[in-house]
Amino acid sequence: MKYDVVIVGGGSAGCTLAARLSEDPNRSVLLLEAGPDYPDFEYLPDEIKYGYNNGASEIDSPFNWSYTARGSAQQSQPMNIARGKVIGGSGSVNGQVFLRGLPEDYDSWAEQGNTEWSYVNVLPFFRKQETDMDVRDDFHGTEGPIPVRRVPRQEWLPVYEAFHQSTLDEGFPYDPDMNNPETSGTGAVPMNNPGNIRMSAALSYLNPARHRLNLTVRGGVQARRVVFEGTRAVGVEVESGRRAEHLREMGIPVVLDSPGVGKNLRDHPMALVDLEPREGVALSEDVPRIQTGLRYTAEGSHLRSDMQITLTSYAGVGGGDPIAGASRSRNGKTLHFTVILELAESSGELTLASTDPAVGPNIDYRYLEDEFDVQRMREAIRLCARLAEHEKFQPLVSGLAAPGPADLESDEALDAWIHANIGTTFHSCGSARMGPDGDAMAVVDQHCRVRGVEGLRVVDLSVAPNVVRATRTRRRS
Ligand SMILES: Cc1cc2nc3c(=O)[nH]c(=O)nc-3n(C[C@H](O)[C@H](O)[C@H](O)COP(=O)(O)OP(=O)(O)OC[C@H]3O[C@@H](n4cnc5c(N)ncnc54)[C@H](O)[C@@H]3O)c2cc1C
Repeated sequence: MKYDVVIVGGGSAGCTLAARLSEDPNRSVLLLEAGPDYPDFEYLPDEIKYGYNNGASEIDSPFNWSYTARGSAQQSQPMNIARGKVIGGSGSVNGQVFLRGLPEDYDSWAEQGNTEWSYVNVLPFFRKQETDMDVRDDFHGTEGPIPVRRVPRQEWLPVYEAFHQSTLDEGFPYDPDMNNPETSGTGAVPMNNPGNIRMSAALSYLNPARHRLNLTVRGGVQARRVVFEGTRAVGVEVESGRRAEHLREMGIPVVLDSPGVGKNLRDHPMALVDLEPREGVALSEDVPRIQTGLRYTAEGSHLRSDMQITLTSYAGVGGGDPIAGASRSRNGKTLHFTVILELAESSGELTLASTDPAVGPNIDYRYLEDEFDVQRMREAIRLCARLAEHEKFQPLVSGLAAPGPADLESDEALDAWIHANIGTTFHSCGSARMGPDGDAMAVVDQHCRVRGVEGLRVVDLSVAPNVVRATRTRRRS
């Protein structure tokens, strides 16, 4: 079959792209997704449909690629890396925190030669993609496909109220809108899950476009390789259903030597500071597991709002932390601070483990290699320990479950704990970085075209030069 555009991967980016490109009836678009497709909302499995359910990112979920990675050299066990394997991709299994980066993040990409990506250039797209149900101003959209809301303060569970009050009393300002360019301080977290429905790009972008005659969506189809004629991409070879043994290759022919591929792997490293909830304390069951958050600038940091702390609580179905991974659940009842390093100095590398595309890659995050990263995490964890002692938390928690008193005794002990317990918020990016002519490590140009070949683009977060100080779904659409 011939199509004008073939999109490999029906995730957050792929669904959005398919919907936008097929707006032109003269362009035929094929979207291929390795995981299952669910065209009918009625048949969407609960763990994908409902935002408070984290079952889809559990290690043994059929909707999870379940990769492993190395976080730091000091870790004895590999980290579990969830990625969505279903229409909507990771956006169908994620935590629905809907945060933008800071203007400085996008402006720094523009300064690196990607002028189209400055804050003023991306802002119209942020507005276009959302309908913010709470904030009406020049920075927010009112007609976009993704609905965004915050849990109103009167509905916060007592643990979230305690978080908010304790951070205010630590001296952080109230932040009425975490998606405002000036954002800083403590407030309600914007989420794309009104009515508790996880509004992935599959629901918000793809489904309304499915009726188009020029758009074809195929689930359960895994692309095996891009087919080239010389250096021009002309097609995609796929495997449907069971992988055919005879398709195995012993080597991959090199079409282009692009030294930046796989380098510059960026992420938001995080650590969970576990609280011991008292008997009978209300934790999130069928309400958002993240309701309040804090953004602040670390002591002595030149990077504004480079730290984020959210409180997560859960009990009941699909146990797990929506942004820090279901596999962290402890007996299905948990309360913790999720401490996130929003702009790390350290970066890692992604390499192939096999020529077989069905085998996951080697993911080596190399978190905390830069001392500044360790210092900021240490400071944030000590802040959490102080917050836990606040009078509002006293009736709700009996203390910290981890790190323990011995870990907090000295900086050396705490650093060792951080290295051993560092985790991910699943916001990997940067491994096919964009950049201008003359930037040898740039894999794509700022229009996502792969340098050195024709007819091939990478349209996902791997093109971002770095993470932004936010969660990661937000893309230009
Ligand atoms: C557990 C978890 C929690 C998260 N929480 C948040 C959050 O709260 N807020 C937020 O903003 N972000 C969050 N994120 C991150 C966010 O969801 C991702 O950054 C975003 O979805 C990535 O979009 P993408 O299109 O680049 O990739 P994906 O959405 O992962 O899409 C890639 C798609 O490609 C498919 N695919 C891969 N290989 C092939 C192949 N060879 N052939 C065919 N199809 C293929 C995959 O199955 C997948 O559907 C979270 C992520 C995870 C995993």
